[in-house]
Amino acid sequence: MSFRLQPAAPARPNRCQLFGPGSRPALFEKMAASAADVINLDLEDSVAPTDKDAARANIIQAIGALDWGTKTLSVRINGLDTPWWYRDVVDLLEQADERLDQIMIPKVGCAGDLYAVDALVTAIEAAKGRGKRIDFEVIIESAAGIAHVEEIAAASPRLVAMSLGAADFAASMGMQTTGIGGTQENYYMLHEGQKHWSDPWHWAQTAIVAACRTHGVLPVDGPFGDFSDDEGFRAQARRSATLGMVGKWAIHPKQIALANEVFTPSDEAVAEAREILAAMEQAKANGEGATVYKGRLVDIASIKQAEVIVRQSEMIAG
Ligand SMILES: CC(=O)SCCNC(=O)CCNC(=O)[C@H](O)C(C)(C)COP(=O)(O)OP(=O)(O)OC[C@H]1O[C@@H](n2cnc3c(N)ncnc32)[C@H](O)[C@@H]1OP(=O)(O)O
Ligand SMILES: O=CC(=O)O
Ligand SMILES: [Mg+2]
Repeated sequence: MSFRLQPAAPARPNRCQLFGPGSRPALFEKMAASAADVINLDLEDSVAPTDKDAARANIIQAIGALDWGTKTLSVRINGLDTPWWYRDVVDLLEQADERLDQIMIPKVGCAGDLYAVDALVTAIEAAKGRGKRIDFEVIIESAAGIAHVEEIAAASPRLVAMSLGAADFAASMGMQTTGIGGTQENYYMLHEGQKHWSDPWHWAQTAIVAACRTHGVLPVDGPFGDFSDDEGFRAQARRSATLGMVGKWAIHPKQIALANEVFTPSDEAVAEAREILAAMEQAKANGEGATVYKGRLVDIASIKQAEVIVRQSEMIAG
C-alpha cells in the first residue's frame, strides 16, 4: 500500500438500484416495496420534456408520503446542459422531506460539474436548515466523463457512488450500437475461423472501479436494456462483480432478483473465504507468510482478498 491509504467506500448494500420515471407515480409504491437496495426516482431521460414539472412534483410528494424502509432513496436530476437541473435541485432541497438521501447527477464531464451542484446544494441546505447532508452519485456516460473519471471521483466529499451509463456512453463515444450494455455482436476476435466475443464495456468499467477505489466511492454497473434476457443480465453483472463493482441498475423489476443474486457473495464463496482466513491463521501460528490451500498458494494478500468477500457478505446480512 502507498503511504496514502485507500479509503473505504461506504459500507451499505448497493446491489441493485431500481429506476422508475418520475412521470409514473403509480410505480412508486411498487418500487418502495421492492427488494432493491437503492431507489432512483428519475427526472432525466425517462421523463419527457413536457412532463418535467409534473414529475418533479410527483417525486417531492412521494419522498415524504411513502414508506421507503431502509432503502437508499435517490433522485436523478437533469444534466447540467439542460434548463431543468437547477429547478430540480432547488425544489428537491427546499421542498422534499429529509428522507431523501441522495441526488444522482447524470452526464458529469469534469470535477467542476460536481462543484457547481455542491455549491447550490450547500447554500440551500444552510438556508433551509436541513439537518441531513445530501449525498451525491454520478453517472459516467460520456467521453469527457471517462477521460476525467479520476478527478470526478475526487471532486466532492458528498460523492458516494459512481455508475457506468452504457447507453449515453455508447452514444457519446460514437459506438456503432443501439444496445444498452451486454454482448455486442460485432465486438469479436477471429481465431482459426471461430469468433470469440470480447467485452467493449470492460475498459470503462475498470477505469471507474480504479477511480472509485482510489477515492472511497462505490462503483456500480448501470443499465442492461434487454429485460427479457436474464442470462445476458447475469453474465454482464458477473463480469462487473468480478471487476470490483458492488451492484447494478434494474430498469425493470424482474432484474432486481438477478442483481441481488449476483452481488451477494454465495454461501460457497463465503465458506471458502473463511477457510482461507483460517488457513492463514494457522500459517501465522507456524511463523509462515504463505501456505497451501486446496493445492494453491495463499499468502498475506489472500487474507485481504478473502476479507473483501466476508465483509461484503456480513454487510449485506446487516
Ligand atoms: C438509459 C437509462 O437512463 S435507464 C434509467 C431510466 N429508465 C427508466 O427509469 C425506465 C424504468 N422502467 C420503466 O419505465 C418500465 O419498467 C418499462 C417502460 C421499461 C416497462 O414498463 P411496463 O411496460 O409497465 O412493464 P411491465 O408491463 O412488464 O411491468 C410489469 C409489472 O412491473 C411494474 N413495473 C414496471 N416498471 C417498474 C419499475 N421501474 N419499478 C417498479 N415496478 C415496475 C408494472 O407496473 C407491472 O406491475 P403489475 O404486475 O402490478 O401490473
Ligand atoms: O443513464 C444511463 C445510460 O445508460 O445512459
Ligand atoms: Mg444516460
